[in-house]
Amino acid sequence: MSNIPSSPWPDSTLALLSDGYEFISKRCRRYDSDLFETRLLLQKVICMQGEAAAQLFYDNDRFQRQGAMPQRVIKTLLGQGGVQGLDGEAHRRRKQMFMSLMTPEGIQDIAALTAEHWCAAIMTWENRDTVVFFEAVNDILCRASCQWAGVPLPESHVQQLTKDLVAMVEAPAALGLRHWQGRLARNRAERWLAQGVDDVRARVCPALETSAAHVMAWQRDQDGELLDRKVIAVELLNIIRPIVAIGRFIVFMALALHEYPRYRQMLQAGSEEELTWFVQEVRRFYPFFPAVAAVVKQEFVWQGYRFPQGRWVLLDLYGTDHDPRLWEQPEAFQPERFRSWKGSAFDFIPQGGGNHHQHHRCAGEWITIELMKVALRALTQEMEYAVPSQDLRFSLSQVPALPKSRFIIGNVRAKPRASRV
Ligand code: HEM
Repeated sequence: MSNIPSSPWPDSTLALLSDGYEFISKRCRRYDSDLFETRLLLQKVICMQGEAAAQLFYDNDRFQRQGAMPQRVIKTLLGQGGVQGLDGEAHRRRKQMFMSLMTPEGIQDIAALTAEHWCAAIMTWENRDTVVFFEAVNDILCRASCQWAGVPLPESHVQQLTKDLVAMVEAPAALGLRHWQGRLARNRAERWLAQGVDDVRARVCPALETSAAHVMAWQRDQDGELLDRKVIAVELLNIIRPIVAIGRFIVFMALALHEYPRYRQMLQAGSEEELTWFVQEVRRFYPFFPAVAAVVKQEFVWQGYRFPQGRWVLLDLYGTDHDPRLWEQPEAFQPERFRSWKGSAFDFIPQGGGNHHQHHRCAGEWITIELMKVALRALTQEMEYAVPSQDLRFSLSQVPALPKSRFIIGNVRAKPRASRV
């Protein structure tokens, strides 16, 4: 049995804060190993990266999710009692509820709704000198996600809800005020959605039968009981919040179009395949979630290393998507690389790995790809815009990352329909 390489420091939390997305890969390089052991938040943890590590991490017999998430993540990003913390049969049932929404028709509906909101938004941007693209895209996605999920959203509530959803995503890694704003945002949104669940159940506000609000309001657990209204609020937020979070990838996509303009022409002609490669490369190349967490169920040995029961384990998503053994020139932005990607469930994992139905892999990955394609069509085929001088840098130590200026655009013009390719 070999010893897992371990950090000489008693705790690496400060190093995690400064290295951010590169925390695990830097140390894996340093120890010339796919895994190492350290302490984070004073707790022992094994950090791993790469395709084989991802395959191991998604073995449901060896890892569980219960107890894997720190309270600061539960109280802001995830909420209490949601699908992310479930295991076994409880997870399978709950995940099935999410996946039942991800039908080709369901995905087509949200894509069409979002495209309509893009169209309306572009017209309003024409009347403004500049638009902060991050905020404007979040607004589009918030409206579309609530409409699709069957959650009535009064106009007066759009701005507050959008801000709250962004705050939840920014809070887990934040310190001080920004962290507490995320907790308040979650409490406010959960209260509002739980009230909405009562309305659906009382048929005061009937939701479309295929909508998330309807499906979740009438979902039963293993014992045949309706789900708790607070848990449904958490799960509805597990739909609405991440749809709005796609706005970060869309901002990075606009940045990619700006920094690699040679792709613009190709995308204007826009074959479905080429749009998909571009979207996939944005998801691989730019940072979003750095890692996912689990706990060892029962002691086992892997590649000669002992994983003791109860040990906290982190799988590096960003590092695996930039692993030079898997990706040639991983630090180059090359959408064409997806021409020959074999479609492994464990080498390209910006939204987790494994199987969408059986594992904790992101339930909304297909929606993410479709809504990014809607945005890419809008950016390349439906509008013209200028990118004024601004600070477009982003830092890999800031989680979640975003260009400093949040991407400002100006001189927006809708392309006349006839000139659209
Ligand atoms: C910005 C785009 C998104 C990113 C980067 C992202 C990322 C992730 C990641 C890393 C996980 C955890 C995987 C794991 O634990 O192994 C996850 C899980 C999840 N995501 Fe996403 N996601 C995105 C969009 C979405 C969308 C649009 C939805 C819903 C419409 C969604 C719903 C979920 C749900 C329900 C889970 C929990 C799945 C489970 O525990 O079984 N996500 N996502």
